[in-house]
Amino acid sequence: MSQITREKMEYDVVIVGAGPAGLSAAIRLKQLDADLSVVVLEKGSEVGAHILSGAVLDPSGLDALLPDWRSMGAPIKTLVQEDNFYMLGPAGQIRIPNFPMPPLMNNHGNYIVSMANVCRWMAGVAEGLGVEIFPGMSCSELVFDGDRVAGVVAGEFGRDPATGEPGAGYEPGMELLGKYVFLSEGVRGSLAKQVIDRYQLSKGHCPQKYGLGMKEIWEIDPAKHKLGTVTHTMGWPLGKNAGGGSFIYHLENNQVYVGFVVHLNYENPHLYPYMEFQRFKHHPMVADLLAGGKRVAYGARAISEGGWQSMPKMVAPGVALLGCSVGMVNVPRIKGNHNAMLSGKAAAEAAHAAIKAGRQGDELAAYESEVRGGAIGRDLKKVRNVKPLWSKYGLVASLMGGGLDMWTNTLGFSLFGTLKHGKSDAAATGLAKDFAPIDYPKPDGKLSFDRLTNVAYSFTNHDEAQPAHLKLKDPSIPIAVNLPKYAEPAQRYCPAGVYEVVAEEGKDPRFVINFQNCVHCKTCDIKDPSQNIVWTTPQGAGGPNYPNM
Ligand SMILES: Cc1cc2nc3c(=O)[nH]c(=O)nc-3n(C[C@H](O)[C@H](O)[C@H](O)COP(=O)(O)OP(=O)(O)OC[C@H]3O[C@@H](n4cnc5c(N)ncnc54)[C@H](O)[C@@H]3O)c2cc1C
Ligand code: SF4
Repeated sequence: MSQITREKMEYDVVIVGAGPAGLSAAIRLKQLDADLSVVVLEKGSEVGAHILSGAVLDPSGLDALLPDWRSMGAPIKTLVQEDNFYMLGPAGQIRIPNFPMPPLMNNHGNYIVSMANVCRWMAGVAEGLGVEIFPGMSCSELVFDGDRVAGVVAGEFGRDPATGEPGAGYEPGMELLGKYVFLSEGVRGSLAKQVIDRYQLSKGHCPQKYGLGMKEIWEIDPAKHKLGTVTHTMGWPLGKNAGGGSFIYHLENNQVYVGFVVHLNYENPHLYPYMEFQRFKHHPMVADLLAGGKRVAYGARAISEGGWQSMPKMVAPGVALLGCSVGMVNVPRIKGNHNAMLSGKAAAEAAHAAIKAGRQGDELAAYESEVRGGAIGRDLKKVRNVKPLWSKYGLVASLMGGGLDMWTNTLGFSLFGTLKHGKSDAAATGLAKDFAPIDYPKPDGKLSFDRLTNVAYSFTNHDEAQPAHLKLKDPSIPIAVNLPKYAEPAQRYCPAGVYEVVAEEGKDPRFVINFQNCVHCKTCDIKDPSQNIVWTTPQGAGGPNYPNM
């Protein structure tokens, strides 16, 4: 490969990813010292284009960062009015009363928001403070200076689709160098993954665990819309096939967010998470709510679920991992945005103190101490046993044992100590021969939709004149190994229908990657049982174009 020369730009802090973690870090740095130079690089076509969250927002992160946010025009208006929790069976549901739930599960004082819109607003606040924000800039490589991370390469365009080498009209992009680099790429960050591997940051911690979250926005009959209502369900249709559940949030303009999460440690490789989501909408309670409405957007994103036990070391020379690049979701609450914001604030404070003291390129140990010992650590530690109990003993045991443990943790002790997570989600996948295939009903086109029709509502787009950003370490594995052993589950776990096994008569089956459809959820990088798929950044601005996700 030819040597590539790039222009360099130097900053005090380079931030990768304009999610709540990265934007909070940028805002806090400028609050502390307006003279610091701070740049935020975002792969989406605009800030918010790749943001997919629930979202019920616990405002504690924003309160700490911008105490006056209520008078600053934030798109955070809908207070939660009603909290419902149901256990579903195929034809009915049982309401679980709120009183046995520990107080931390209560949504009182929380808001139903579009995090994409909250991020757009936060970007405006950051720019007002002098932060430079560049959307459409995929950060594709780390830049090292000796053993320290010194920056990133962003904005490379025009590699040849066939060879991967610089093609006609090639733009090498730039090296953006910083005294410190913050990786706030969200769950399964592609650069964060390299940093975790290179510096062995996961050593001594449990493997990270994940779920796949799929979400649709519906406009529904105003007579059925109840602004501020939050509903969560468990049980049907997943049953014993996988852990997970749904959320339904009533936001402004007669819209509802309908979402479904499937824990990615499922064993049956025949499971089809997207079809479980579609089937869920046919439950009478959900079908009645959506009847006569229309789906206006669709998307998917993995969610980190390992919590306290799975947080890797989060600093290495010159670099810090923020938010869900570490994995800061409180799983029973399905909330990570507040912790992402708090982590951005903590990283900014540590970097500011270091730069003021004349340091650069070292480990920001103060940031890690604050995350583990401060509000984020307290939030995650209390709920650390819920996910391992669920994985080991199933839903009912986790509700009872995990619920009791959350209560006792509120009082300062745990019944179980710290339970460990088992295998990685990839390693949890069982052999196809040991499980029965699952028969999914055909989507009806009214409540449920086939995958490709829905993907059109993610508004995803990738220029075809580039190499596929989904790389196979060994191109033979999908057909030679994954197909016979696991019935090649990529065909089913990808919520955008990117992977196909094409079997034409008289020919050997082929593995096809329709990378143009990818919605950047990262599930393939997580769940491929052979760990053969590597998600890399496509050219900037490629990917979904989410509206108010
Ligand atoms: C279905 C679902 C429901 C959820 N519900 C809730 C909820 O109700 N409440 C709650 O609090 N939390 C919820 N969460 C969790 C919450 O969304 C995350 O905790 C939060 O998004 C983490 O913020 P972040 O800033 O770390 O990452 P993200 O929000 O993922 O932002 C990362 C940003 O970095 C960009 N990026 C990534 N890699 C690169 C790169 N190499 N170059 C340039 N840009 C890059 C991405 O495009 C993205 O814009 C939910 C998550 C999911 C998936
Ligand atoms: S190709 Fe991978 S990252 Fe893209 S949508 Fe499919 S599973 Fe998600």
